[in-house]
Amino acid sequence: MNATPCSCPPPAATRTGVGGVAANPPVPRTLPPRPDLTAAIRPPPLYLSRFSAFSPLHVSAVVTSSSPYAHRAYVALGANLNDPVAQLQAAVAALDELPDSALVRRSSFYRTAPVGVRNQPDFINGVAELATDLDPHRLLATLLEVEARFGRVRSYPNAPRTLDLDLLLYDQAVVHTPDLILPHPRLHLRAFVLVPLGEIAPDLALPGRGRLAAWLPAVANQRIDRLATPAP
Ligand SMILES: Nc1nc2c(c(=O)[nH]1)N=C(CO)CN2
Repeated sequence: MNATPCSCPPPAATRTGVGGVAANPPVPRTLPPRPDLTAAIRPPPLYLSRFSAFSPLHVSAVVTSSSPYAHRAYVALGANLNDPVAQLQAAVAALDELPDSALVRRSSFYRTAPVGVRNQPDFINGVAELATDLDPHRLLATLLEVEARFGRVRSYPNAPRTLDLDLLLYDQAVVHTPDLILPHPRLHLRAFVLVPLGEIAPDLALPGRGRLAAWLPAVANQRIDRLATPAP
């Protein structure tokens, strides 16, 4: 059979750059998500135009976030004592007051079946996204101070509580220290974390564990109901 003339480009593996320059080295296919960046493809700026034969299109990334704080952290909120909805509303307000930090968004609140020790009241859960300049350990210490202000008494593991604040993620950091593990070691196993987190960050990648959305089917048997309660 005769080969049909084709004006299409050669396959990627053999393609060369414009002007016969060898192809660029392969670009990694996946990069950590940066919700504060948007990418645009446009003609190169003037200062790059002398390279335009090599780079006919210019990819630029623009910081769109208005937050002055450099890092993104996700915090889980939970309570099942003393009017838990009011506890969570007050806790969200407290997170908005943290030093060197700003509350970026928070999820709906959810009524959830207790996981672990089952013989206790349902929990109210939610997740907040913070922009922060606190390092992960300082942020954790600050969250523990807020818990203490809300009267949390650590009686036994998984005991009912007025307020629980768990640091889930800090950028894409992986941390293993005696007092802090990131990402939170059980976040991918708990509907009461995954569902609200997925609500505010549906495309989130969990360091070392792939896309958040991929973990949702495995927790579909855990009872969780979104509340209509308006958040503060
Ligand atoms: N539904 C639900 N279950 C829990 C929760 C929680 O916040 N929600 N927190 C726990 C200890 O961190 C243990 N079990």
